[in-house]
Amino acid sequence: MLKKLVLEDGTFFVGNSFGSDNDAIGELVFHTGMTGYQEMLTDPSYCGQLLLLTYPLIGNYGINRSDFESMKPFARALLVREWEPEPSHYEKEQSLSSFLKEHNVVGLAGIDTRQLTRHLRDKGVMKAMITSIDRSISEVVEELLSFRPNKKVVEEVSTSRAYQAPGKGKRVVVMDFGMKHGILRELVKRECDVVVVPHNTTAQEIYRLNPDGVLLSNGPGDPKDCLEAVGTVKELLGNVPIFGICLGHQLLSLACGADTFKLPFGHRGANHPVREIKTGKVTITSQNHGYACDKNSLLNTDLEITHEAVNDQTVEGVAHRKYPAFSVQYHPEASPGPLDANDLFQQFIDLMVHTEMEAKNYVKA
Ligand SMILES: NC(=O)CC[C@H](N)C(=O)O
Repeated sequence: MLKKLVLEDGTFFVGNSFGSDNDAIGELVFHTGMTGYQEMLTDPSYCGQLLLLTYPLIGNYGINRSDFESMKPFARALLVREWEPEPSHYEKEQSLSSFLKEHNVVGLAGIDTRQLTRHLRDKGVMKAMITSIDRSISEVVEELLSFRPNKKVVEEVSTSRAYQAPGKGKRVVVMDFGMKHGILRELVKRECDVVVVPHNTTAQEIYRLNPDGVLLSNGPGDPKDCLEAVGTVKELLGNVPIFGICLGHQLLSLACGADTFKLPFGHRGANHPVREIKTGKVTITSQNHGYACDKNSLLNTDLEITHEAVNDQTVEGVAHRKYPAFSVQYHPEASPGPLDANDLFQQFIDLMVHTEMEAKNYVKA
């Protein structure tokens, strides 16, 4: 079925729908990875967004059992140049279009994804709608201008009750703001005793779980919409080792008095180079974020910049000068993407061990 994509600034494209035939409205963002569409679709950080992929052929290995990053897709729509109706892979369970249909996610193919991406790079990400070709542009633009994305999106994606993935190693409490399963897999691989808790769990409730460390997960939306969580991180800081990933990094930054801002078109891809300030070493990272921590605002805080983006010099990692807490804007769990930064999970474990040893020495002295 022919469908129209209309952007907030009146630009429009006509394409063919696949997946659900419904309309879809949300922020239109682009991802430059060549593979990993299943992980992207099921990453809760995309909740409510329309996801445009720059790689020209999508869906050729279908949907499998192992590449889920949560139980269902969260992106509202997937926009591609071409999709593959007959996928081929030994793990394939279903095609991309039947997966999208089953979960009511809109697919749009046949549009000039290159032109659209360049437009977003020039003008910045904006709201967009996939709708009937019969609707007038001005009417859709009006609807887009009055559309307000859900500010409580973290509440929508977080677990409603705590659950455990038992292990014989360090006890890690994960605050779930829209956690990707890849984070859980990395902790379990390192034998951590993991308890995943809802986004609004208080510091007191977390202490009752006897954590050796707290991991602040990735998640959707503007970090400034999560002020309750920022308050909790403030309370936890200095009492327990903290590791933040993506939204978790932004929440740690806000809790330490820094500011965040919206990037013009975000970082979403599987090959973003990040430089470690101390060593100059560059790692290729997986990224998916629209906001970033403001460099200047860090000057009056106890955070130091540990990593920066090679492409635009924005902040990619911070560490606390006094307390055991650090965070990164990118995704060490990859899923999808390169595993160059995977060692950060070991650094978190080392930090928990070190903090425990210091506490014992302190008690002895
Ligand atoms: N993947 C994430 O955690 C994204 C964080 C935040 N929602 C942003 O877009 O910047």
